[in-house]
Parts: sequence; structure tokens; C-alpha cells
Amino acid sequence: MIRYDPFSLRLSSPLGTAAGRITDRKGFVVRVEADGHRGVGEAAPLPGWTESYDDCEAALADAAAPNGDDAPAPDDPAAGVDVATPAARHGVELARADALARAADESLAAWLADGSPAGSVPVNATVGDASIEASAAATREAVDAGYEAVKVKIGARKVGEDEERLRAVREAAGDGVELRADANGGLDASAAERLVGVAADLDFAYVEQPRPASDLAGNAALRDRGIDIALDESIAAVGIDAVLERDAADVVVCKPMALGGPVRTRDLARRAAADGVEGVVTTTIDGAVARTGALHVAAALPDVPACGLATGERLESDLAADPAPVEDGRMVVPSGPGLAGAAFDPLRREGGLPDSE
Ligand SMILES: O=C(O)CCC(=O)c1ccccc1C(=O)O
Ligand SMILES: [Mg+2]
Repeated sequence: MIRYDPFSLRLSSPLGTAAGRITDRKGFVVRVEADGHRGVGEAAPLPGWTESYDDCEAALADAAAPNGDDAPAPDDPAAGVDVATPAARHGVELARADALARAADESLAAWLADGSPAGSVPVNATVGDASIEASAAATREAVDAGYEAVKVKIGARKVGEDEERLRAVREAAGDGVELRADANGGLDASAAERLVGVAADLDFAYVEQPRPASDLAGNAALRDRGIDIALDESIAAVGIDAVLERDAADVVVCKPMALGGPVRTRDLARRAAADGVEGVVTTTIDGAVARTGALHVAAALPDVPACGLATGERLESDLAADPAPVEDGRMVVPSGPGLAGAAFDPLRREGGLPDSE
């Protein structure tokens, strides 16, 4: 059994990036029954990162249709949903994983992990594209709130202004804070060279996706300059195999919504780790269900670095009360069965959606 209901969430604090401004998130709460337990998932397509809303809905409609001989194997965590529609696949895979973890009476992180999962995960604050002063102020606020890692978006402005923003962010953060810069593929070759150099001088930990997603050679050429290169968009665009084979990244950014689900994301991060490439787990500014799912994925990875999961505060309203609010730069992993014990029970029930139309 698969059911799904639409939701729409507005961002009270839109995220400016080199690839555009994210102002709202629309998607579906997915409910399944597996092993006699109800599970809940979330499919929140973000065009540019996943399939469109319409393609997501069509894939969910397919998955929900009784399909006789094509019925998925009971151990298929995504019930046969194609990875070409990663958000739909994520919704179903997360819901099934939630149900199966509940059937096993363990947390989703424990269900996903080899040994015992982390009890909490360090997270980075996300500073969007903004003026020099606003970027510095947001960094100061994050550090005051206890964040030990801050990521700033670059690539939407003239290179000289981004350079000043990086300097202002370092100055606002002080020396002890880990800094990252995410260009979302928006830098040309000379701007990338310059900003990677400046970020290295300012002791940033990495620049994320300096060059476009499909330009593996261009991104790889920026490595070994005293700062790590992280790839995000490239993972979905060309696949983890190509990224690892071409030695294109020091770090891979793993977004469960864009990669087709928590199990796929865990497996991808494990493959990267086996090649000495670190995995950072982030959301696509998801609702509480997918955000909590991503937290469990992060907790299931050994020694995970600060992750991009502190995105719930940007939402004006949410699917449910946050079971893992950020405190002192960390999120505590809910220890109850599945995603969050009883916290999402209203969503597991028919018509339990706060925004259901
Ligand atoms: O990683 C983070 O700090 C938050 C997530 C984030 O930046 C993001 C959110 C939505 C879409 C793309 C991205 C991105 O990492 O590029
Ligand atoms: Mg990114």
C-alpha cells in the first residue's frame, strides 16, 4: 500500500544561490505499510536537482497503482520506483525504511548503520547569497548560536564582491570556525581560480561545486591548492563512479532527495569513503520528514563531518514539529523507532497532513 498527499511550504528566509533563489517547497507526504507497520516518507522535488513536481506526482501515482505481476519484491526499499525520479523514489524508500525500522524496533539510523549510529550530528549554518554586510552579520549570528561550521553561497555576484564577502565572513567567524563556500557551479574558469585561491588563503575547508556539474575536468583541476574541492551537482549529473574514477573531488555532498533515498545515499557515501572521499549529508531545504531522514543517514555514517541539515529554520511552517532542532550547532538523532518514534504519527494516518487540500 502506498498513499501520498500534497503539501506546500513557504520559506520565511529564502535561500539565494548562484543557481537561483529557493522561495518555497512543494511535494508529497508518502505513507506506506510494510511488515505490518506504517511508515512515512517525503517526496519534495526541486527542479534543477530532481524531477519536476508533475513527474514526481506521476511516478508516485504509478507506484501507488495496484500493479499485479509487477508488484515489487518485499525487500525492495523503493518498491520499484525508478531513480530517474529521485524525489518520488526518496519518498517511497524513506517511508518503507521507516516502517521496516519500526518493525525491527530500532531507529532509522540504527537500521541503516553497520554498528551503532552517532547520537548527534554536527551541522553547518547556511548563509545564502547576500551583501557583504548581511553575509557577515548572518555568520556572526550563526557563531553566536553555537555553530562550529558555516557555509556561504558564492557565485551569484561579481567576483570582487564575492572575494570581499569571503573575507568578511572569515573575519566575522573568527579563526576557530570551519568555513565552506558553495558556488553551485556558477563560476567561470578565472573566477573559480581566484575564489578558490582566496578561500584557501582564508583557511576555508572547501569550495563546493566551483565549476558546472558536468565539467569534471574543470572541477578536478582546482584540487590540490591548499583547500578541498567538494562536488554536489556533479554527483547527480554524472554519477559517483565517474567522480571517483576521475579523482574529481575531496568531498562529496550527498542529498538523499536528489539521490533517490536514504539507502541509496548511505551506499553512495560508503563507496566514496572506501575511496578516501568524505561524504557530507545535506537536505534540499526539505520538510521535517525528509530532514529527519537525512539526519538518520548522516548518523549512520562513521565520523561524519558537519552536515548541511540546519535548514528547518528557513521554513515558515513545517509538516510537523521539529523532532531534532539544532542546538549548539548539533542535531540530536531521535532514538525512538523509525524516523522519530511517535513524533510523526499524525502524518502516518490518513488525512493527518496539516496543509492537506
Ligand atoms: O548544505 C547546506 O548547508 C544546506 C543545503 C544547501 O545548500 C542546498 C539547498 C537546496 C539546494 C541546493 C543546496 C546546495 O547545497 O547546493
Ligand atoms: Mg551545494
